[in-house]
Amino acid sequence: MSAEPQVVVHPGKQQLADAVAARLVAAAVDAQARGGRAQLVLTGGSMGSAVWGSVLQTPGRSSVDWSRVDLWWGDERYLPAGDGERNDTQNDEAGLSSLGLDPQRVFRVAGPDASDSAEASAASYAQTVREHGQGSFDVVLLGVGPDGHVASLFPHHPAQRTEGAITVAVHDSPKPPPDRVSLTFEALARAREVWFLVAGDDKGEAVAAALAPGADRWDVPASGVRGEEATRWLVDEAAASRLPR
Ligand SMILES: O=C1O[C@H](COP(=O)(O)O)[C@@H](O)[C@H](O)[C@H]1O
Repeated sequence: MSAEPQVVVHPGKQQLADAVAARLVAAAVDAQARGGRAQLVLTGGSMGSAVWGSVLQTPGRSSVDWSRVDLWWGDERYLPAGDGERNDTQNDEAGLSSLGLDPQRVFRVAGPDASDSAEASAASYAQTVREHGQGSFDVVLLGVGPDGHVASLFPHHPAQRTEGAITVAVHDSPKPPPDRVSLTFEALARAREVWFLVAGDDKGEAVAAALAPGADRWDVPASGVRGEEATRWLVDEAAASRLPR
């Protein structure tokens, strides 16, 4: 089962980040009320980090037991731990590290300081998902590049075509750095809800292309991920500017 996309437009990037933070807090509370640990998949990029600053300002954040939140990443740049270009470092610096998470339940992708290759890192991350995941994620957050990429699945890149696997090593990424590790389309879709977070005029064409009827994920990877119960496009007015009215 996969849910049709729904679009929610916010006035600007800050309002979008604040609204996503409020939704995320509510989703984590709901997941914990269902009896499990909340399973959230994070994204890098501009919106992926903006959200964590807003979570810190959201009064309801104290309703979440952050020690019972499991964090994953949809993709990671294959760089050493702590590198400023890694998605997890950027999320940490934006506020993630202040939330009181259990470090054992923050599942980071190994970089070259802790693995022999992007392939080895991808294999080890897939094993971690099998061991510590709960079968599906509660919320998958995805930024979208101006080229329509999500996670590290880029237009016309062979890594997109990975089947029967949770993760893939990505080389020759058109966006630096060239080496990355990504969840596959199959893994990203094992989610109760998928939320695309998109702000800025430079993303307008990608948003319109991803939501166009008949969009092909080979051309526009963002068109290829849907949640089981909800697929939310949470965008600002600039990113929504090319959508048909
Ligand atoms: O490289 C990446 O880019 C995207 C989007 O980044 P943005 O700065 O254009 O918002 C991001 O979602 C992805 O996780 C990341 O690795």
